[in-house]
This record gives sequence, C-alpha cells and structure tokens, in this order.
Amino acid sequence: MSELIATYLIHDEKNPEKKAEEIALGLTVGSWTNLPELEQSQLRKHKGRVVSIEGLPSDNADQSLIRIAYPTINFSNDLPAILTTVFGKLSLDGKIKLLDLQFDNGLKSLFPGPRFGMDGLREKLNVFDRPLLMSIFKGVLGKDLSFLAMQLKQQALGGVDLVKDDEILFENELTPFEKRITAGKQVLREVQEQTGHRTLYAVNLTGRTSQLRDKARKAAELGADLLLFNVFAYGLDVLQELREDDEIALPLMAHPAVSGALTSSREYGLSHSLLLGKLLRYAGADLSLFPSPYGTVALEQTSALSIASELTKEDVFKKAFPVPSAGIHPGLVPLLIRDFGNDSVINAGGGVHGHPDGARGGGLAFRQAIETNLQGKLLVEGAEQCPELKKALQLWGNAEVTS
Ligand SMILES: CSCCC(=O)C(=O)COP(=O)(O)O
Ligand SMILES: [Mg+2]
Repeated sequence: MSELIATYLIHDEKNPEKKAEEIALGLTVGSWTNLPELEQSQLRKHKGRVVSIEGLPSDNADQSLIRIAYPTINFSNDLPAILTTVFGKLSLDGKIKLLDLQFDNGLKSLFPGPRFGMDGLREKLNVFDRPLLMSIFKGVLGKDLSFLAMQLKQQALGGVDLVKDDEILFENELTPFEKRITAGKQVLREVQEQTGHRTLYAVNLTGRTSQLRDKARKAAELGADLLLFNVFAYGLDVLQELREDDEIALPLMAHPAVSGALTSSREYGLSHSLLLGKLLRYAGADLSLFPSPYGTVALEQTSALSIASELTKEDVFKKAFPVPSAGIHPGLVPLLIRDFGNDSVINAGGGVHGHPDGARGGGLAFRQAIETNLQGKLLVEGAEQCPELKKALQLWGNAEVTS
C-alpha cells in the first residue's frame, strides 16, 4: 500500500503513544469518540499507521518525534489535500510541529519539480564556476520607469547575474508589470551589447489569484526572463499551477514573504526545510529565497543549511538554487560560500545600492569578493587591488575568519 510518512515533533505530551494513535485514527477514519459504524475493511485501507515514537534526549525530556504513515488513497494528488490530511486540524491542536514529509516514488512522480533548475539557469547565463550574484531593486515605490531603468542599468553594469523586483512592488501606475518587462529587456540588451555581460530580470507576478495565469502568460509573450512569486501569500498549489503551464514556461523564484508565520516557532508550524526546501522544490520553484544565518533577518545556521540541502540533494527532481538573503554585504561572501558553496545565489539589496559608488560599485564589490574568495585569498588581500571591495569592507566590515 502506498503511504506518505509525516514526522512530527510534539511537546509537553505525557502520553505520546496515545497521542500518536489518536492522530493516526483521528486524521483518517476516526474522530474524538468511538464510531460504531467503522468497518474493519475501512480501517485496513484508510487508517493511519503509527510508524515510530521516539523520546528525545533528557534535556528535551518532554519532546517526542512521532512518525505516522497515511495511506495515499485517502487524498487526491495535490498539496492542498496532502497538507490538510497530515496537518490540517492537527496544526491547531497543541504544541505540534510538522518536520518532514516522506513521499514515496509513486507520489513524487505526480509533482513537477523545477522546470529549469540550477543547471538550466546556469545555461541561460553561461555561468558555471561560481555562485550567481543577484541584486534587488530598492527604493522604487513612487518612482517611475525611467528611475527603474536607471537603477537596473547600474546593477547590470556592476556585473550582477540576476536582478529581482522587491517583493513589495505590486501593480501600480508608475511602473506597470508589462512595461517593467519591456523596459527592463531593453536596458539589459543595451548593457549586454556594451559589456558582453548577461543579466536576467525577475519581475514580480502579483495581483488576484484568478489573474495570475494570464499575467504570467503575457509576461512570457513579452519575453520576461523569470517570475518572482510571493508563494506563501498565495499557496504552494498556485506555484505548481504556474510551473505546470507550458504557455508560461519561465523560471520561478519563490520569495519567503509570510512564511515566517508558518515556520519560526520551535513548537508550532512547519519546519524550514520542509516548507522552504522540499515542498517548494516539489511544487516547481527554480530558486528559493530564505534568510541567511548572517544578515539582518537571520535564520539559525542549521535551519538555513537544511533548506539548502533539501533544494540541492539528489532526487528525481532538478535541483533548485538556494538564495540565502537579507542584509547581505560583500564582507559576508566568504561565510556564504563556505556554507552554501558554489551552487547558490548571493543576493543583496541594500548591500548593492548602499555602496559609496552606487549600485554599479556595489555589484563590482560583490563580484570582486566572490572572485577573491574563489582564488583562495582573503578579502583584505583582494581589496588591495579592488577599490570597490575596499570601500565596501570599510563601510560594512569583513566577517571573514582569518585565523
Ligand atoms: C528574507 S529573504 C528576502 C530578501 C529580500 O527580499 C530583500 O529585499 C533583502 O533586501 P536587503 O536590502 O536586506 O538585501
Ligand atoms: Mg525584499
């Protein structure tokens, strides 16, 4: 029988065995009270199965890990049905956190995974031997297209590989979605003609859910490079719909906005690795943004690494790019490369635009930091030859461990 196995962390539960059995029955064929009409055949086919119950070490005395297998016959093949089964009502029922979901191969085969993935994006950019560099439009609310074009040009001249809209840039009269795409393409074409460097632009796909498919198709028609998507404000299934539409067929960049409400608690919600790693990858994100362990909105290192691991480990799906973000500046590059390796995207807004030489200088400083690190040199050594990097380190510091 095909099963989906859910791993939960439960707290303050005096009798985890009883709780596990209640979940296995209550989320499948049972209820809080006896149901005299339940048939044995129904129980055999549909009841959840307690796989294991594990007490955690003594300093976590009142925590247990429980694993429950759910027959896949109980739900339709979509994430809303799966999440409602394994963590619907249960998410409201005391201190319980969903840590992981183990899909068997049959169930996995019903999900798309990234359309392009890491390799596909690298091919588009023709960059294979270093982390990618992304910057973010900043301070553009209330500004018009000419301002956006100017900012985009400076970022591209700084040598960034990707530029994304900020997630808070929505449909507006000054910089409407379609015009951002066409103006952005023109700027990036000109920069490529001038410098030979290719930069791709991720435009923020926003608006009512019912409009998204048409908007995304229009974006593809206009030649958009990528779509940025606030997936957790909409839902994972909406992302999957976008991924599966062959008339869209654009790389999808998942922004973590709103996800903190679901992941941040140690006792409630879903684990970072499951939501921002595994489920985003299964649903089709090509890139997943999340807070790095070092910036302004820091995530614990183990959580950040667990997300990256889910996005990049060998699986039937293409790999998705981890994008550790928020408060990133060039002095953090060695730590980011140490932790996330070459197969990641270094992403910065303020750390590019706040550079004393502007966004071009900020982009150059990041590229110099990456280059210096990959040459096995300290940033302070690289800074001797690179004025932009030197200014960035003077302004924001250098987190590199030198001993
Ligand atoms: C919390 S990850 C999202 C990163 C992001 O969207 C952003 O705007 C970061 O900007 P910053 O100026 O902190 O690099
Ligand atoms: Mg942002």
